[in-house]
Amino acid sequence: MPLFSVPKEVAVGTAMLGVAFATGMLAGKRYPSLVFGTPKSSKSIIGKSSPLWQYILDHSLREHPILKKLRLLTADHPWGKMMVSCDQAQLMANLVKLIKAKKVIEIGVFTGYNTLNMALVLPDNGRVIACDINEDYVKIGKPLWKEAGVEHKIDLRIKPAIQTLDELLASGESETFDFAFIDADKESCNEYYEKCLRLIKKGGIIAIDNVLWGGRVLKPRKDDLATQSIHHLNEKLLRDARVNISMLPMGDGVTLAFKL
Ligand SMILES: C[S@@+](CC[C@H](N)C(=O)[O-])C[C@H]1O[C@@H](n2cnc3c(N)ncnc32)[C@H](O)[C@@H]1O
Repeated sequence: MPLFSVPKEVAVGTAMLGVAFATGMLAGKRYPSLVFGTPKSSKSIIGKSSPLWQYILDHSLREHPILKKLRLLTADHPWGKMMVSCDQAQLMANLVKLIKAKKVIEIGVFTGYNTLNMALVLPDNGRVIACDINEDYVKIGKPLWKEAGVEHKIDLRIKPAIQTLDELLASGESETFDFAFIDADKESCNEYYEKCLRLIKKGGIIAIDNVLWGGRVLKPRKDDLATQSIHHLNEKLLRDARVNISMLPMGDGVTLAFKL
């Protein structure tokens, strides 16, 4: 089981109450500015039942057939909503290509949708360090990594991600990575960010998922450590002179931090 103190399903299921706060939130306003439908069971700000969501996919999604196969397979899993949204994954693949990344980190693999997504666009000698604690989830996607012919680019580390990041730092891999995706237990997101920032080169990118956490960041409860942790990182990133940032209302909110 994932180590979320608030299961993503719950956070997402109760998330938007039919309202996308996107523009208003980004502008620091307290009113909803865009209404896109009722994303009851969606992890996306634009509800997956919304015709706009379908329109976006119909007009932008270019998904490798094996990636699609893994997405459909994962969707049937009881925790399927933990999977990254496919439009967000495509953005990350485009960024990985744009910066000609060779070494990337995925913190939180689940069934490996985004791990496969990134491996597909890396050069043949590229490497994804894929971190998770739950091998049962990963086993679902692993055969498809092989089927897609990219298994050799994926270095799976089944142990707490902090430990893997510390090992990479200890083995002299600081400033050698191009891209990192942080998508595991939210209580550790600041630690993941700090360690990734050391591992990433200047010009590299860190993508942090769930930065809106189903809207809970608007009013973090004191006893809700996951939301507190995300909110503190969001506040810190706003003033972090080591990076430029963009916070995107995509999926459950993703911040891109560009290392200076
Ligand atoms: C939201 S899912 C990741 C989704 C994935 N990025 C994708 O593309 O679909 C979160 C994952 O983080 C893993 N996780 C939770 N705590 C962890 C930890 N301390 N270290 C490594 N992985 C962890 C869970 O087992 C789960 O598979």
